Amino acid sequence: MDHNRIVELATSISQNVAKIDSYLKSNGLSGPSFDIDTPFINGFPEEIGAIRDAVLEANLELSELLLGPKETFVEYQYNYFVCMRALYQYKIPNAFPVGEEATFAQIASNCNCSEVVVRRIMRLAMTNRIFKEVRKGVVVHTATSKALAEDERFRDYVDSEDPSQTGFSLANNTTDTMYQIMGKDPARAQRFSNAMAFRLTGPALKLDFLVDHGPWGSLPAGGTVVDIGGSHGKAMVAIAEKFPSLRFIVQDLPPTIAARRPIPQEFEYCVSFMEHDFFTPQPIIGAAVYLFRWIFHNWPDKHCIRILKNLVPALRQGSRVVVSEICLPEPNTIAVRKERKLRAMDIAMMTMQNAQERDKGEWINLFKRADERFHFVEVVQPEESDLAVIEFIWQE
Ligand SMILES: C[S@@+](CC[C@H](N)C(=O)[O-])C[C@H]1O[C@@H](n2cnc3c(N)ncnc32)[C@H](O)[C@@H]1O
Repeated sequence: MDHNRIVELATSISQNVAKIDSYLKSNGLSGPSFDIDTPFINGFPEEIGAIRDAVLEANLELSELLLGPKETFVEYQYNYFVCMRALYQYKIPNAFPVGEEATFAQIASNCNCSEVVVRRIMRLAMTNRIFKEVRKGVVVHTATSKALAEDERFRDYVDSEDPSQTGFSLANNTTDTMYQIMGKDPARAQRFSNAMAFRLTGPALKLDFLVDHGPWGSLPAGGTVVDIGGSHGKAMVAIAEKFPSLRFIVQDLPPTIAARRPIPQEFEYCVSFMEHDFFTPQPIIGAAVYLFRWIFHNWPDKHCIRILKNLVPALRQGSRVVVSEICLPEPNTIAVRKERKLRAMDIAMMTMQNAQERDKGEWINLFKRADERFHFVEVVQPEESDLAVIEFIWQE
């Protein structure tokens, strides 16, 4: 073991933690904790974001150096996902009130499940700070379990599945895709939509990145932006707020359009909704921009190419296609913690749907295979964002 490295990491952690502490103290902010009243989303201000990231990265490396290769490998918590699924299935977070104590027996009886199973599930969850056993057999909520009990979007996120033509369909004993399955079950579609809304609450997925780094400012007044698979229209509303002279059309499948929540009234003049299946020809001809946010990573190449080919007849000289998705980095070029997150997402897409995340070369190749007239413009990768802004222009 390189002794200098662990000392170097520990020193950097100590120095950076001192800076965070001094920032918190001088701004009258309390220190981080797992207490039930802790805000669920970490409210560290942006000015110390880079210092916090440096501590987390050094901390990860230090832990893994001390664990060594084998323990780092087997540390991976495969069963954690089963545990999360069981919490959802048995509604355990809602089986006792926030702020009160309960025994495993009481919780088991409230969720109609065996006490032994409840105890085993909850004790694994506790290793991730979900619930706390204050005395043997007696538990209370923590900040995370409180959010599971109270925030419907978070609860649904735990139980969410992504589009699939393989595992998900198999598990549902059907050859329908996930979206077809959802189309037949409005309650389930709503749960998925809530889960997506929760997923978007993370700072690395803020819509600001798309607003600040997309081509919106260079579009002519009155130019149309079509958000294909745009769900409830949040992206369009965020862009409309800063670029009010543009016109926005949100397209999605009928059940999603039907179940959407109303947008703020002040955007009704410029944001409209329409039913459209992106596997059929695009009905809005010659828009300035067609946006795909978090669409292509749900589909294998073959299907992405079908989606793009259905867009082609609507494109006119200079139309742009903007993709807001992960752009996988070259190996070892970004912090390990972030790279791990992006690559874990890629594997999740593979195992669930035969889909994938893509790197820059794969994005360019995908569009060229759909049609040679798609010309790559650029990838903008905001440092704090998980999603890049990838732009293509149509040239006859
Ligand atoms: C992962 S969500 C992304 C939603 C939105 N673009 C965002 O960034 O929040 C994928 C969206 O694609 C929509 N979708 C799936 N299949 C579709 C299809 N064939 N035609 C149109 N939309 C579809 C889903 O209803 C869902 O809203």
